[in-house]
Amino acid sequence: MIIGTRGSQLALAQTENVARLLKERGVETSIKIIKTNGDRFTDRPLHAISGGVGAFVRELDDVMLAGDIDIAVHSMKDMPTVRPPEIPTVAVLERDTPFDFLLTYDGTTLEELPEQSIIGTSSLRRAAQIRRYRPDLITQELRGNIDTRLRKLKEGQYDGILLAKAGLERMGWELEGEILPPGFFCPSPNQGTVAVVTRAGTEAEAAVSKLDHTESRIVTEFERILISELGGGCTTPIGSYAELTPDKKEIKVLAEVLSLDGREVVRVEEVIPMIGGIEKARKLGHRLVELGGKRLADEALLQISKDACGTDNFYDY
Ligand SMILES: NCc1[nH]cc(CCC(=O)O)c1CC(=O)O
Repeated sequence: MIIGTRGSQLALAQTENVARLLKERGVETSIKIIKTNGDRFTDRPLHAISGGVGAFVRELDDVMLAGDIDIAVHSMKDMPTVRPPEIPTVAVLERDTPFDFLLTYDGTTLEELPEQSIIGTSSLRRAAQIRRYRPDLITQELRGNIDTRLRKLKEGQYDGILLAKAGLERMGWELEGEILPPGFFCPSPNQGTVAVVTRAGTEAEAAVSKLDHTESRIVTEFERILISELGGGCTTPIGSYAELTPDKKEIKVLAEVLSLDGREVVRVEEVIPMIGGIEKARKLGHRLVELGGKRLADEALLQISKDACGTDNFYDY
């Protein structure tokens, strides 16, 4: 069976992990690198590439529908909500650390960073959350793959950078830094989780389904439900996070929408029983809209399209 992947270091690490998990279950695979348009035109802003957010995933879908690959591995947070019905998400892997991570040039913590320190991030959500927490810091766009971003920090272009902890874990890089707690830095929906897709009704589907991790599937589903009425997608500052309580009878959910400058925040937070939980999560998502979350997301979207660049949250993979 052939696993298709993008060629970035992180995408390859994620794919090699899936190949290993399948091999442990007696399934041999080979890896095929697909050069996507998204990878080809890294100098262009995201919206200039056909498909925008989700472009990388869609390109791999096309290759799969053409029959050239049997399995594809994605960072789940980059997958568009609407998926081709022929390509189900057969496995949601056990979640890695879902939180954001602050790496600073000299190990300084967020609390200790002097005023006017420059923080690099390509995520509008992270930028808004940092501005809310420390309005005295300066956020600057930071593009490039995870390796490029670390190089830019080392070169001293930034005092600190923000990224997903999971990306570093998957690369096997143990770096000193600070995990940002979800209460202040609510992560992107499905952050830290890898999903595996195949065509429906294939041998690959049967093999990959053994890798599905029920708890991770549940929490990622809740995170999507919470923000499903907002629109705007992952280019606007939206966070959503869910975790099961230790007895697994309840689920703690948290979602927020921010203005780009971080001054306005709309947020919902609740512990809901698993029984009837989906319906409750939908209602909570509706409340997020009523509280003004949709207005904030729409306003952010308008601002972004006025601004020719600095919109993408997508090359940082
Ligand atoms: N935005 C791009 C992206 N997609 C997935 C990851 C990291 C791994 C993950 O969250 O699954 C990243 C990089 C980042 O946000 O720092």
